[in-house]
Amino acid sequence: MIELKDFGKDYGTFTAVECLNLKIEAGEMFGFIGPNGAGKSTSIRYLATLLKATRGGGTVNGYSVANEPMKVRHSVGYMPDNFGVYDGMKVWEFLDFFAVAYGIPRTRRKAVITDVLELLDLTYKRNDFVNGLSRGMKQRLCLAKTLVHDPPVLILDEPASGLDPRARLEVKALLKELRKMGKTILISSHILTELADCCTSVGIIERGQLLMHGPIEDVYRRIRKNRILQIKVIDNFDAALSIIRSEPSCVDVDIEADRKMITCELQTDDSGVAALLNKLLANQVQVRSYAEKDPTLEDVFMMVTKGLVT
Ligand SMILES: Nc1ncnc2c1ncn2[C@@H]1O[C@H](COP(=O)(O)OP(=O)(O)OP(=O)(O)O)[C@@H](O)[C@H]1O
Repeated sequence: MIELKDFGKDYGTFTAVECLNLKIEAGEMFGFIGPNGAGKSTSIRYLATLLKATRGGGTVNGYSVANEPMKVRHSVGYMPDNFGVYDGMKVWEFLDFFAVAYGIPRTRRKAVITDVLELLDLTYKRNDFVNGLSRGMKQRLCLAKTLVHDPPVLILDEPASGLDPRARLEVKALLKELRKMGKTILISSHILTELADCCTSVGIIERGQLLMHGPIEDVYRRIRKNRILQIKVIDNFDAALSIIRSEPSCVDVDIEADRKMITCELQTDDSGVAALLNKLLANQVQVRSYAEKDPTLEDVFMMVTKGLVT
């Protein structure tokens, strides 16, 4: 449904994306994850036909981005990371403008606008001026305008950025709804936890290179060998720290000395974890609590970018 083959983009002498290969099947919600400047928007803007590739190319809904851009545009609802809304325009007029641009006949426009306003819970704002809407509402309106031509593919560049936690949850619920409606969704974010429970697959990109890509369960399976333990001790904090640091399977340690808490990442199995706990006890470290943290997408990203998972 969405494919990039050896896609690369240079801005002058600067390579923003080296060589990206990506395949997103129909019906998936794909999380495109990476830090600022990783190359997410560049790849997304290419798929939305707004940029030319320097190398390689891609297809959306079976159409070549380079050779069939109009067909791609009709297949895609694109939400940019920064979008403007026009002054002096009412909510319904804003949507009508895009409906006209997409060639939706006059006889159907009113019904289409009514439907998307209802879906986005904006019906009560229909006659309000766009520039008077809150940021969350503007974001929802922008999402609404990506839907007026009922595209099978949605490409959303950080749709929840700048929103408060409640508005983020609303956007997430909406994305799940859109997926149920059969849309294929590519959504970018650098806030990984935002995507964890709604994406079916993820791709982790850094400095224009895809570090990991696959169904979310596969990504979790690949990192399962990395165990994250939170160990809280009553005393002998320094001894505990030195035991943990000298553990060969330990690849990362983080401390909160005031709370006597050590968070460590081990590349080991159950018996390795048990052996470490036994070693602490044998060295008179009184362990107050021990918990194993399920890796969040945040952790996955840190592991992948540190080269701990391949
Ligand atoms: N028009 C441009 N001219 C020159 N360099 C650019 C241009 N657009 C992007 N870049 C550079 O390309 C790199 C990738 O940028 P891009 O916007 O694709 O990253 P991103 O992953 O979307 O980041 P963010 O999360 O901050 O939006 C960055 O180093 C950026 O400065």
